[in-house]
Amino acid sequence: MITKNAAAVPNTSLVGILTGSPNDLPIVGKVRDTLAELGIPCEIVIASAHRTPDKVLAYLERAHREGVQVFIGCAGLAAHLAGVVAGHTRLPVIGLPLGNGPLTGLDSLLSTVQMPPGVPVATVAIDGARNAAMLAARILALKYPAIDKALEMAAQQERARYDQTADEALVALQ
Ligand SMILES: Nc1c(C(=O)O)ncn1[C@@H]1O[C@H](COP(=O)(O)O)[C@@H](O)[C@H]1O
Repeated sequence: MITKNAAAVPNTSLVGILTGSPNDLPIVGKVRDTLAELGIPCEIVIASAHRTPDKVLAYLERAHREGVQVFIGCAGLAAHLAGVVAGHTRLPVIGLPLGNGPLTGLDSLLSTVQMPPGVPVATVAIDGARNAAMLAARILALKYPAIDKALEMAAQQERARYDQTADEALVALQ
């Protein structure tokens, strides 16, 4: 239920999505699509902790100033981007390891998830774009009832889709 004093979802970006390369966009675009589905404003910034560290820091400075509340760091190969972001903020950081390299993401999974104590990165599955967005939404839903409602509706739709697919599979078997 949305109460009178509930925080309204602002128009400005609540989620800052950083990704290490334009080549990551086919997967990273799905994070944005899921957030859009849930009515969550976000922005994508292409910046690399390895190649353009200054750009990462400049973006973080702006994002803090402009009210971003959750970061999602996406990268393949030696994926240090989410970890570097986590080292420069106290906001929640979600890591999305990408599977586009020759090791199909095991390298990026381990380098994203194995953070030293005190600097957490909540890491989702390799190429788990939808869950990265869903996790950001769950964090924001603690503050914004409209996002909580959108998550509830999305869960209902997903269940209905699942049931329908299951029914169709059983009919096709007969
Ligand atoms: N892992 C990182 C970082 C970083 O961690 O800062 N910056 C770029 N990359 C990754 O390198 C891969 C290859 O990049 P290119 O395709 O541009 O050569 C990409 O998946 C990118 O996320």
